[in-house]
Amino acid sequence: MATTARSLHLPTPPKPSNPSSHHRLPVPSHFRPRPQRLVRRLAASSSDLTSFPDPAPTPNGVYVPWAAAHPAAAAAIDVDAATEAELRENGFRSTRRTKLVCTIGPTTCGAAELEALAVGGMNVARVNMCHGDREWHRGVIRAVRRLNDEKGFAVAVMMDTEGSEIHMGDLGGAPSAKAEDGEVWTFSVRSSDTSLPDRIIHVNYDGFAEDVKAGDELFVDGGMARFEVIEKLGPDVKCRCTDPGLLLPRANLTIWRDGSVVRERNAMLPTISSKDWIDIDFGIAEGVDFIAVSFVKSAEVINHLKSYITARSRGSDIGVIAKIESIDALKNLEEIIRASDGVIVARGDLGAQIPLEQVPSIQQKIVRMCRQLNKPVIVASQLLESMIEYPTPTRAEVADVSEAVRQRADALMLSGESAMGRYPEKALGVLRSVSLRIEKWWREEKRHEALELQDVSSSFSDKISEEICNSAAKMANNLGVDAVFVYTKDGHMASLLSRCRPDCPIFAFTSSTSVRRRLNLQWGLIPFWLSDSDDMESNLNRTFSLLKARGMVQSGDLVIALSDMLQSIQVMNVP
Ligand SMILES: Nc1ncnc2c1ncn2[C@@H]1O[C@H](COP(=O)(O)OP(=O)(O)O)[C@@H](O)[C@H]1O
Ligand SMILES: C=C(OP(=O)(O)O)C(=O)O
Ligand SMILES: [K+]
Ligand SMILES: [Mg+2]
Repeated sequence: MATTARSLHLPTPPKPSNPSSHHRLPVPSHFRPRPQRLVRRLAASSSDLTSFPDPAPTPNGVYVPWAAAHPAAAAAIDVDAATEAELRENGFRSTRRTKLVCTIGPTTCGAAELEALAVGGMNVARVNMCHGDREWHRGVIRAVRRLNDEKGFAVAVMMDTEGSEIHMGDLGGAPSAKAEDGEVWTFSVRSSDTSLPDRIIHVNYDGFAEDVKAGDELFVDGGMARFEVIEKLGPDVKCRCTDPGLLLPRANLTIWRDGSVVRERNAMLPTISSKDWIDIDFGIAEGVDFIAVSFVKSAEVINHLKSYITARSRGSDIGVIAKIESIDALKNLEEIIRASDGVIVARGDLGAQIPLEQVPSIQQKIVRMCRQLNKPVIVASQLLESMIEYPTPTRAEVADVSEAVRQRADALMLSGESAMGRYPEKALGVLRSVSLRIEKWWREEKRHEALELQDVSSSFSDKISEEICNSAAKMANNLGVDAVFVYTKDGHMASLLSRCRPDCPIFAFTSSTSVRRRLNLQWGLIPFWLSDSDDMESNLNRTFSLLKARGMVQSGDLVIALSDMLQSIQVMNVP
């Protein structure tokens, strides 16, 4: 396994002032865990909770997750192994708030590579159904689950649909093809199972030859290469290369006429194609946490998919993420965001459909709207594009990542950088370090923005939760508390807190493993799994004991604790 990440080498945990007291924490009697509750869950006695020493790094320096070293206590509380290492290394005021999504592809689908990404801070693994076959996707999804089960991570899985986009074929198995200035290439809708002769490209959409006209421009991958249509010959469209570039297998195609995207028959294609529905069934069966829908045009398709998932998978809760990557999506932006469980600013295709210079302001608009409507938002595509080939990003890329972090997007996403690039771990490391630095800068400068959060609640009870969260976040900033603890059944109260973007981290405790994985996508939340209890006092006692035993909180730390069951708020020092 690659062990480049610093967090692999477990730092010495913070030393208690009296080292001998480390194993006998002075827990006041009213905070002592209730044995009858704990005994159900723990093989160890309640007093043992306070005496789990930290695992030593093994001789080769590889970090042994605490949960693996202490399976008994881990049965009561569980946190992502990577987050735990980060918490101990940086202290919890400096944990990373911005979440990281990595697209998995040929360079990262192996168990060791996936583990290296998880150690490096990957919160969500994305598989793109445009590429690879179902067996390959199944292998990746199961490998992530295995990593979670065996190594103590809680990486969520996102499946991204292919959608009805127009794209080129597989280039007959070639890794790429170079189009030179002035060359004439044929784009054909003739089906072909065999490799095509040189300079003939297969197009997946039958209406292609009908949609284009001589004089149209054809953009490959949003402008990585460009052609002009010179003539149509039945199913073949002859084009002259006007901007040379590299053609990659299954590269996306957009047709432009008189300065805007052509929307002819292709606009009638369904958002979710028949192949997508099969992929969605597959995703439901494999238990993915999120399904991202490509080229969403309206809220209707999101609602439809959500009902389908509810009918198909009783009890499971798969988040439906809307990808904003077309002009239609921009027209119906607010209703799409309201209908979805989260959004991707899919700048790759978006930048192929609208003038590039409009992308930054639209990104900011979408990020703000998602925050207002309390939906997690992911900024995606080309964040570190040069790192597909080079070990260092460009300064401009670092500035772009910084801007997304500064906008306080929930998450950043790697595509080619982690799917097929040469430096996936390094790219993730850049996202991690830039996020940490910009978040710290923001706190140091006390850049509390004046963003007025509008009311998002749909019922009076929701309104109470929302007010509690708004007040808790404000109190947390004004009092300089170390953390907000939120006990949440369905994750809603945790997301309302995240929406306030407080200065301190939010520890979210839930007894649902799927809620825990889904909270991974939201800004500033550190999701914990905690065995079930409706009794707040017992929850607090157990949490303090368990977290103290793991060196994750210390006596005297100031916390605000919220519960969605009780709709309560308390301020207290860790005993
Ligand atoms: N499962 C996969 N198998 C092979 N290649 C992949 C896979 N996933 C991603 N890739 C590669 O990574 C690139 C970037 O990924 P992504 O942005 O998700 O796709 P696209 O470029 O099609 O929008 C793809 O163009 C493709 O070359
Ligand atoms: C994230 C995007 O979608 P995909 O990678 O599936 O094209 C995008 O277009 O930016
Ligand atoms: K896709
Ligand atoms: Mg796209």
